[in-house]
Amino acid sequence: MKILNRAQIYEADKHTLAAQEISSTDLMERAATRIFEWLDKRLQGAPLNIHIFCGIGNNGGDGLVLARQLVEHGYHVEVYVVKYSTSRSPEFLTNLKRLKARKIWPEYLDSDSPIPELSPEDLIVDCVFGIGLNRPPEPWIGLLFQALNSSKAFILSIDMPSGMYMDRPVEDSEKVISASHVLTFGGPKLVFFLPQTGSLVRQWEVLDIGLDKGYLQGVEAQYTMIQGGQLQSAYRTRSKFSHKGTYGHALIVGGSQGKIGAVALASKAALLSGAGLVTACVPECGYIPLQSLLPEVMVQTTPGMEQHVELPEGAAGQTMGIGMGMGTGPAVQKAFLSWLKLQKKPVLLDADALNILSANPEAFPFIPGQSILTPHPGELKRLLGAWKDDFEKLDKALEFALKWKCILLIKGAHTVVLHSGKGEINSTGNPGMATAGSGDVLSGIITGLLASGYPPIQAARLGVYLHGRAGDIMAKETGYEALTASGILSGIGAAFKELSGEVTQTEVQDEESENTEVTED
Ligand SMILES: NC(=O)C1=CN([C@@H]2O[C@H](COP(=O)(O)OP(=O)(O)OC[C@H]3O[C@@H](n4cnc5c(N)ncnc54)[C@H](OP(=O)(O)O)[C@@H]3O)[C@@H](O)[C@H]2O)[C@@H](O)CC1
Ligand SMILES: Nc1ncnc2c1ncn2[C@@H]1O[C@H](COP(=O)(O)OP(=O)(O)O)[C@@H](O)[C@H]1O
Ligand SMILES: [K+]
Repeated sequence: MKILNRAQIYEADKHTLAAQEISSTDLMERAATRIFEWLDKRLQGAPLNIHIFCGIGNNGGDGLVLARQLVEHGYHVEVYVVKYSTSRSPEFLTNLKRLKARKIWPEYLDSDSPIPELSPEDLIVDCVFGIGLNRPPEPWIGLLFQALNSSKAFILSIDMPSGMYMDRPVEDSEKVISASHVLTFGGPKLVFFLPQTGSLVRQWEVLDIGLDKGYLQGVEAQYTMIQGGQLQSAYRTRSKFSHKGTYGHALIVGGSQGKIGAVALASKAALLSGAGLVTACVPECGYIPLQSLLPEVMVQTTPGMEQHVELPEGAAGQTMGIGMGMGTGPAVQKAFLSWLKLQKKPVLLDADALNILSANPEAFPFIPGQSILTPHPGELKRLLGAWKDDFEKLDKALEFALKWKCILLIKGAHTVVLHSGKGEINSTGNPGMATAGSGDVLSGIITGLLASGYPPIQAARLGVYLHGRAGDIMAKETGYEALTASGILSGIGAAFKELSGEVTQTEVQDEESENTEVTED
């Protein structure tokens, strides 16, 4: 699914009007009718109080049409017009006339108006600002939003939670509508996935308002979503006459005294992701535990009891994932920097490999092209330097990935895979995955996929998707708190089966809609 920017959504609007020979008011009527149908299906005529707060632009216009349709169907509706400006849009004015023609009289709110009385059982529909917000709302509007939030009523935001920009961070998150549910048009908005703004959107859903398909298919979006349907074509089936050599050899390098588990998790994940052979390379202290833990994995040691003092160059047929639990002592730093210079093909760099890189930026040019870097937020900050907000973080990460021709992940609730100036946002995963070793499992999955022949970008996008699905599948059994990295390993098989189509298409779609719509529990 594409994530369009503001200009592209307005453009989709224009193309729709031209291609379908309809007016902007017709499109507004259609959009609001979809909202009405969505609400009516859920409310079934329930006699609750519905408070619709409208702005004076087209988001407000949507609210006026919705009010008219709800009243016509017998709902109890109060309409408020939040007068933040005098330049009302033509479509707003047309629908205000239509509303008044039906003897529905809105209450006008300005800076002196008292806050309307609201009860937690009421339904608030938020149509104050949509994608048109372009500057901070006046303080009285912020106070109104705060009052709506503290009413504890269910808030349905139309298109955007009012007060949230499409393309920049908010100044004060208390002065933004905290939406219970957002019905959005033209695809999800980037801000729904970013930590600072996504936390204000509990659930979102795209309403199909019949925007021009030609435009939507042709438009190039900088951000897209990673979803199972799109990945099924990338999945490679295993052929009957294949053998373990067909699926490559993953070499997982890392570990230090007390952190051998990181290599164990990554090695097992690589194996479970289809690599034909897996070797774990650890300092001496890791030999016995790994041999006892993972009978399928070969174990290689390097000199050094507690930390690596040398690193394996890697044989031609091996694909390397390096850094988990490795430590950053002077000997391992030196070994890593010499090792990096010898690498010619893409590698996966995680954890301490990234910490060493960050401390030695002169080594960036040696990162082999198409390598995959998987920092967590702390490691990312060391790599890129501090950022002031989520947008600057994305820009810095995009620039880094472009400059060093690598694939950089921003891990989190919605992991972003950045490469070639673009970002792909993952749709799977849950808060139970915020647990020790979860990232080691991800690195192992991606290295396993790389080893078995997936091109780097596919290995990265497939890896984050499968990792999240494995976590989602297992969380159904364990709940969030008891989900562990080993638990995520246990879900990898089911995640692959689902992707490969061994479960019915409908089941996969069910899982996906659950995950794309719900951004926070
Ligand atoms: N194709 C689609 O997806 C469809 C979209 N539709 C709907 O249209 C909505 C977009 O409507 P919109 O362009 O009129 O913008 P909206 O958000 O109502 O804001 C109104 C105006 O407020 C102003 N303004 C901005 N910031 C301000 C501030 N802080 N304080 C005071 N004023 C401020 C600014 O005007 P300015 O003052 O800058 O000239 C802005 O233009 C969209 O979200 C969706 O609900 C559907 O109807 C049909 C199909
Ligand atoms: N709230 C969350 N929702 C979904 N996934 C999450 C969440 N928190 C963390 N994750 C995922 O868990 C992994 C954590 O990685 P990382 O912090 O490197 O773990 P570790 O260093 O313990 O192995 C990442 O893949 C991240 O996307
Ligand atoms: K809104």
